[in-house]
Amino acid sequence: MVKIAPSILSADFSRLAEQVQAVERAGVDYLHLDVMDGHFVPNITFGPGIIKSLRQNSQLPFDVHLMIDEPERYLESFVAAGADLISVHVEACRHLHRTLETIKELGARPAVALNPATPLSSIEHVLAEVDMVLLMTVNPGFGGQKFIPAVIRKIVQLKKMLDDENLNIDIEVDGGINAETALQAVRAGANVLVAGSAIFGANDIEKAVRTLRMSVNT
Ligand SMILES: O=C(CO)[C@H](O)[C@H](O)COP(=O)(O)O
Ligand SMILES: [Fe+2]
Repeated sequence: MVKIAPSILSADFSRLAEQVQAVERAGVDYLHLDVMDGHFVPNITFGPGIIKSLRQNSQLPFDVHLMIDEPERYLESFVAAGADLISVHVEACRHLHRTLETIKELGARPAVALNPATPLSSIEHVLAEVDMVLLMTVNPGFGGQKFIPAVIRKIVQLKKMLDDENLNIDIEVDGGINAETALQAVRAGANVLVAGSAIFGANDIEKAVRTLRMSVNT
């Protein structure tokens, strides 16, 4: 079953709780929260404070995507704020294995994220430690970018790597996901779809979630 994780990056931040409740009513699986620090990526978004406030307004599992340098410095704050799943970028961690262990010790589910240019060989040594691999399908930093088709091959390769090792790990794709690219990603082996602009950029949020779900159930 494919899971849908709306990214609030394209939501109306003045009506955040209301918009989160709309995706929750539409039956999504996760809420995807993009944390950016202006160092690892050129953009700055929000931190644990906003996540803590949203936690009071939503029952959804929080899928926190940390696009920050040295994420290990902030893991405790994000878990305390209500993160259920935490993705750290392999490019941002000096000691990736240790960082993933810390996420587990703090009681959250660990995931590792890769930029489009980063090879799968960089995460081979941690596959047994994670619940999910997040493959960026755009260069991280902004919502509303175009899906990079070359990542499809990487999704296929990752799925094969996991199957060969008998590892039952989710493959999440993030960036430029819409009804068309979602189907390509799912056919390649992805089973968690992040969508920001395709959901929060739509006039009818609940209809946009239904459209995305139907596009991969054909
Ligand atoms: O991590 C991200 C950007 O770095 C976002 O999750 C992603 O871009 C979602 O937005 P959209 O669906 O509009 O591409
Ligand atoms: Fe993201």
